[in-house]
Amino acid sequence: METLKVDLGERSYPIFIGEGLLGNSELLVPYIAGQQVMIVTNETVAPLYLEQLKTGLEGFQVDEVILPDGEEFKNASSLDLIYTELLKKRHNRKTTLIALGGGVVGDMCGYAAASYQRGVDFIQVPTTLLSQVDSSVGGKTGINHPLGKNMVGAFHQPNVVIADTSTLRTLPERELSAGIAEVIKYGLIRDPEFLSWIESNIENLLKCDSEALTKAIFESCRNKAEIVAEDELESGCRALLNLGHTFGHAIEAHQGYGKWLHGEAVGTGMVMAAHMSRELGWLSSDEYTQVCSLVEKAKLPARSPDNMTPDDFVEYMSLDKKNLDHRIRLVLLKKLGEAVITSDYPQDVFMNTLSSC
Ligand SMILES: NC(=O)c1ccc[n+]([C@@H]2O[C@H](COP(=O)([O-])OP(=O)(O)OC[C@H]3O[C@@H](n4cnc5c(N)ncnc54)[C@H](O)[C@@H]3O)[C@@H](O)[C@H]2O)c1
Ligand SMILES: O=C(O)C(=O)C[C@@H](O)[C@H](O)[C@H](O)COP(=O)(O)O
Ligand SMILES: [Zn+2]
Repeated sequence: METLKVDLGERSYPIFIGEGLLGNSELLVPYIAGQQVMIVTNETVAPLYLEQLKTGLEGFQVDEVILPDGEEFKNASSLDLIYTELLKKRHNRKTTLIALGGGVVGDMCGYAAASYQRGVDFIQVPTTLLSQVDSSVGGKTGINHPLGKNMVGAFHQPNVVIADTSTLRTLPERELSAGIAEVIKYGLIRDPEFLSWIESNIENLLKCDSEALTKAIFESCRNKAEIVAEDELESGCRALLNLGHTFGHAIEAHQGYGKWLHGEAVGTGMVMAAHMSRELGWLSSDEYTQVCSLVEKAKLPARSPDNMTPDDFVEYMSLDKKNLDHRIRLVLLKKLGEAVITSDYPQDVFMNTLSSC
């Protein structure tokens, strides 16, 4: 088992990464303060892993809420199902919520924990590659709004993250690729050495090679933990984790949540960011092609949806949370392995990218 730490002073927490961690009470119990636990999961993950998780929770009052599966259910109605179950089972302020599932479950469970009785503890048990490399770490929680992704939420850090890599064996191939998008992101924004490793190991990742996956999860979480420790509330460098997301979130919302997976939209978004970086003279044509080729090798879409116009993009992007003074702020690439956030670019370059990609 590998261990990392998210260093946030008194609110620091560990990330455990390894095979067969689910149901290991030694990793769970020290992070549960009271006697009550509410497991939040969904109808796909529950039959696979709920019983295994429960074996690590003997002696606690363990309740569960099983949500419908899908990005289209990352909304206030699902949140309400969690609150209702917590109230029905008389959960008090000492309760601990446990998110068992992918990023959708994790984001909603985290937000329920941030808001239930003004804030209770929670634990992340991520079961998708995307959630193990990204969403379970860092405390961004929330739900979608029809007009924009993750528009309602809170920063609320978990007590511990337990990433059991054996759960990835049941993950559909399309979801594995979606997770690889966020792995590529870390290489592109701040870790050229990791980027080269990803390029050499993309086939191993796609065939679910356990050593390659563990390395990808460890390096991704290490990068994310460093950024979160430096800028927990996104007043500076944390925004770089949004590479590809300003374009990608527009795609997800415009297409209807769930049609494009988050990681797929981020894959295309990173190509769009790389295209614009080339147009600004920051990336060479070869480097732009390198980004496109990696995204394609990861079996991710590299072109935006045919039914989406530049104006559609602008409409959704103008609501992005990073924007300041009505200017769309974008994460772009100064070079491969170094990103910047900027709203200082010529409008025609931006519009050209929206119409060319
Ligand atoms: N909070 C953050 O920092 C952060 C970071 C990145 C993404 N996100 C959010 O995460 C969400 C995407 O997460 P995701 O990609 O995990 O999607 P997801 O949660 O929808 O999970 C993908 C699919 O895999 C299924 N599944 C989960 N674990 C499985 C397993 N082990 N075996 C088989 N099937 C399994 C799920 O039921 C679902 O159908 C988006 O809403 C995105 O906005 C949040
Ligand atoms: O943790 C972060 O910070 C990220 O931006 C990680 C992203 O991969 C993730 O998709 C996040 O949910 C996006 O956040 P948002 O604030 O742009 O909604
Ligand atoms: Zn993301």
